[in-house]
Amino acid sequence: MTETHGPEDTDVDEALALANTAVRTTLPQPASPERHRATPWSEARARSALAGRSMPVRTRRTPLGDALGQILAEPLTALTDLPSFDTSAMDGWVVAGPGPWRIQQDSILAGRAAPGPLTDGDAVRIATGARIPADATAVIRSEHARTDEAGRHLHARRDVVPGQDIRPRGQECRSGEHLLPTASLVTPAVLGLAAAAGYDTLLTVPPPRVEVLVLGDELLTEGLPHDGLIRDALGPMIGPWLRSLGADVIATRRLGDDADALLKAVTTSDADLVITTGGTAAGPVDHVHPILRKAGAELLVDGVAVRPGHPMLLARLATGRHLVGLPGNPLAAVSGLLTLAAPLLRTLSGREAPAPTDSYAYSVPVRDDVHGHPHDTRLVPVVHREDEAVPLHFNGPAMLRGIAAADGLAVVPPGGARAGQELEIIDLPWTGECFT
Ligand SMILES: Nc1nc2c(c(=O)[nH]1)N[C@H]1C(S)=C(S)[C@@H](COP(=O)(O)OP(=O)(O)OC[C@H]3O[C@@H](n4cnc5c(N)ncnc54)[C@H](O)[C@@H]3O)O[C@H]1N2
Ligand code: MOO
Repeated sequence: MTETHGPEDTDVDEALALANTAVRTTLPQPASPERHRATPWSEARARSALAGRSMPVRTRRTPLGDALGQILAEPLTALTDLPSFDTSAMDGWVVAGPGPWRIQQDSILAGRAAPGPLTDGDAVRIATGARIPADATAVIRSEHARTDEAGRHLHARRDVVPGQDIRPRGQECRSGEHLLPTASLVTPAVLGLAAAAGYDTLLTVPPPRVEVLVLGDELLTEGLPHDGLIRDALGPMIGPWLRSLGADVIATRRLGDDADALLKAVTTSDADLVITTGGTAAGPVDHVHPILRKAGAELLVDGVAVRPGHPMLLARLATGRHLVGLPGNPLAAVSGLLTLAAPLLRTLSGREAPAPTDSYAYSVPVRDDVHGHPHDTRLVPVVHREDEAVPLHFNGPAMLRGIAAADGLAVVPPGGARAGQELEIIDLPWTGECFT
């Protein structure tokens, strides 16, 4: 684990982490047009969430078995009373009037047709979940009753309160009652409630369809790096990460640095959201900006005041669909994913936009001092230890070693943070989960 590194490693690591921004941030620089364009980090997330609201929400009838993780497109309203009949809460005896009671030989089981009414002074064996006969007074649990030696009469071992251990029809809800609001996440519990309340299908917002385009001629899909070629770290990572954010990833395609192929892929994609990786900067083969211009796209966010990941962008394509351009440096791509793609996916999938103080973020004191960028927000991988967030090393833009050991990202304000300072934490979506 990275916590075992000594203090000198921290310095080396931080130096490496900041190496590609150091010149820009420590020397006086002429005001660059890029700096003026960079959107503050919180505003970038808000704009991205808002962009998802601009699309008409698609809805569909989804069988219960397929609805997990989707969002309700209408309120969940009870289609029946729950329970739908007076029911026994315990295994025992259902009795009418005061005891002792004459034992009737039949029993009432769950799932059977309505039993006949009970006569005053009678007791009948009853199972949990079985219908209560008309004119019954109470249910007595088996352990609270005894029969006489002949097995003809039933005696209560303790006082019997009228209505005891009977769940009256409609105790949980009446038919037509509002159970959950629109935009609720369909969890396993919601599936159970929907089934109990009479649903076979749910009107849901299906997960947004996302296509990932991985750019770069230098990328290998297998084996060891050689001759200046490196392994593609984003192809295997971005799709699964998007899925854990609720997306339906329809394809991950590798396009090299071919501008024509990129233009064609972007303009013909029928995905709700196209994600590109790499090519966002102004290098000779950075084609994202030029092809967006050619495609008549509108840039909603063009650079964000966050490190790593500041060249990230969000565009609305001529079709009204969206494109998020993630920078090629792998941790910068993660930063773009969480800053621009996550809020957009949230609203595209029918959820509420996160509040300015984010509902999926919270604050925790940071264990150590954390370097900050002079003007920009920094996202730093952390791991929770007791009640603190421990900042991890190897958090440079091109590194994944820190984030792979992390369970969250701390939001470090411009200027940095002191040990003990509370920092907003963005949880990683799989924290506490396994992938089986
Ligand atoms: N003159 C400037 N150069 C750069 C600036 C700048 O402001 N001025 N910003 C730097 C920053 S910060 C970043 S981040 C990158 C963003 O670059 P691009 O989005 O254009 O990405 P590429 O140039 O294609 O790649 C950058 C880097 O990442 C590696 N990469 C790309 N894709 C992958 C992948 N799928 N798996 C693993 N590694 C990948 C690529 O080989 C490069 O090393 O621009 C800086 N430059
Ligand atoms: O600093 Mo860049 O934004 O490497 O990520």
